[in-house]
Amino acid sequence: MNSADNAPHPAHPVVRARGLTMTYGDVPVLHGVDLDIQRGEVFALLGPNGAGKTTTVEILEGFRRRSGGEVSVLGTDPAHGDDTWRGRIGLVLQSWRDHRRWRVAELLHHFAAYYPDPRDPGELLAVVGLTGQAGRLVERLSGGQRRRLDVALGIVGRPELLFLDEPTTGFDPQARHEFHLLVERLAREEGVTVLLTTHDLAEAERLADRIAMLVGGRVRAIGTPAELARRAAARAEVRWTDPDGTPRRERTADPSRLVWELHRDAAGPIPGLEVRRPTLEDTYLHMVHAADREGDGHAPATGELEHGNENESAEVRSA
Ligand SMILES: Nc1ncnc2c1ncn2[C@@H]1O[C@H](COP(=O)(O)OP(=O)(O)OP(=O)(O)O)[C@@H](O)[C@H]1O
Repeated sequence: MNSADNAPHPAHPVVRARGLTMTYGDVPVLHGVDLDIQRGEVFALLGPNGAGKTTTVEILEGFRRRSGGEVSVLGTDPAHGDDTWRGRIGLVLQSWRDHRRWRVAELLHHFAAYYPDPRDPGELLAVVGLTGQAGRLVERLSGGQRRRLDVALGIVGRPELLFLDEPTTGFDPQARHEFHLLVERLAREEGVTVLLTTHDLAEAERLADRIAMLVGGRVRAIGTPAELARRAAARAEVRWTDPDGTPRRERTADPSRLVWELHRDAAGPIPGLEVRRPTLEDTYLHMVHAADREGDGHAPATGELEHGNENESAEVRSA
């Protein structure tokens, strides 16, 4: 089969997993993961240490054999991906591939030669902000500059699908911002599909069209950042300070009404008044804590989590 035969139909997901399981020795770490990632989508896999993110991504990349389930990436089972299939995928891995004695531009030209239609290495250096380091030895780059070079190497072959495993670790805020613009451009203008793993909730919220929260080898929630933020804590939190100086806070589904009542009762300005909408971090922490309690036999069922659990987030008016 040539690559055209393997090309995903627009209606077919670029990545599809059904009932994906993985066991290391006799220790199960993935318990039936289902994923669909569409063409041009930026998809983030979030989860605490040891959740199974890297294992999932390595299976999708074809680096690791799964124990069970069905997986299709760009129309091919990654366990049987050939060189043509691999050429359509870009990888930015957590671990630095060792090319310390190469110069930056040389290394990029070297990698470009492996692909039929590579990006121009000079332009790519400009895109990742390494033009000034083109002649420098890789071993003389800073950590963040090496990471930028990793990104350049990941996209030099114009991949259709780009795997980014914790890509901005070690980036300063400016480099992170530029990297986010680059990922957005790749997805929006070139239709590149991106699967990103990150511990940075702000990064996931900023970049991802959809997020899957993987906890303990299970997808606990999946949706847009806004959907997920609403899911675990559908109620807003209103904070204010009482006339005697006591800080107060209340969770409510109707913050506007509560604020109106407070104003009515106070007949004047409310000191310290703040309305806080639930954030992605609220959802994330909720999922992780629920999974921890599940270990103790106290957690709600997964379906309950996926549809939100009002009781978990409801708080009574506290003094
Ligand atoms: N090669 C391996 N052999 C045995 N167990 C492994 C192996 N690789 C990972 N594990 C275990 O599988 C589980 C999932 O690990 P994985 O690296 O996929 O998690 P992760 O979500 O990527 O974590 P992190 O955020 O720390 O990178 C962990 O309990 C880990 O100890």
